[in-house]
Amino acid sequence: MSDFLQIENLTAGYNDAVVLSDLSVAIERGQSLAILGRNGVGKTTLLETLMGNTTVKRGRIRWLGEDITRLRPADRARRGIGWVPQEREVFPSLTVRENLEVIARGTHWTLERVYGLFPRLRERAGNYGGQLSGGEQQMLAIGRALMTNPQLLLLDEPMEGLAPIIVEELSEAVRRMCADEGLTAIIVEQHPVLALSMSQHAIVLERGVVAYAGGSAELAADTQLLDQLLGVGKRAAVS
Ligand SMILES: Nc1ncnc2c1ncn2[C@@H]1O[C@H](COP(=O)(O)OP(=O)(O)OP(=O)(O)O)[C@@H](O)[C@H]1O
Repeated sequence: MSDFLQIENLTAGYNDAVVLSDLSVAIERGQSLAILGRNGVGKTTLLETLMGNTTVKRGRIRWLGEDITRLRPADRARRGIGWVPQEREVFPSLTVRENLEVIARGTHWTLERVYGLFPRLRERAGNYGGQLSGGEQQMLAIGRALMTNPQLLLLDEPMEGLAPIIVEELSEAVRRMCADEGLTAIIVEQHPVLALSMSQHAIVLERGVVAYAGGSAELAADTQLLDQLLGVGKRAAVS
């Protein structure tokens, strides 16, 4: 059994509203997970729950062998869970360099290392966060999360609203980050083929429960199943 991340029989939501019901998933180190599902099924809520921002009614989350179900978000971050929110949240009035430096913790994640992963950020080092394109902001948001030295990175729809060429650049950087730096990612993404190409395992949520769990490559190859689960198989097959 994995001692990296285990979610066991988790029931969680917002105050009295239950969104996730009796959900169990285990992740091994280096085995990134795609979370797929139609709108409103609880994908973001699962990430928020891993980060400690929801109400957990039942079940538990074990991280590196420790029960973190009741830990505050900041303590989870300190233990190596990094969060890249959908809103990106870069400081608009700080430069790219400053955005990275204010969060640096003196780990092996230096400016140079982040620039190595995202050469565009080096070119933009002196530009303010508010002057960046959507794709550059997303790169900076990931770079900021890396500066906290995470072992697990939670990515909430990182490609949303980005041009195809930027999506390609960013998804390649995420793949490289996982392969070369030993990071594990959990990726919520609307485009299943893309999410599956960045992960080893996948779950599909339906109204807060796991409707499918399996290998990403297997699911990507099964257009009939993709269509049945997400209504996208035929479109995915031709795109
Ligand atoms: N802060 C909140 N307070 C109360 N309910 C919420 C909150 N955030 C989300 N919800 C509800 O929880 C349910 C699941 O939402 P969630 O955002 O997790 O779904 P999702 O699968 O990520 O959807 P999408 O793909 O549209 O982003 C929805 O019914 C939503 O209205």
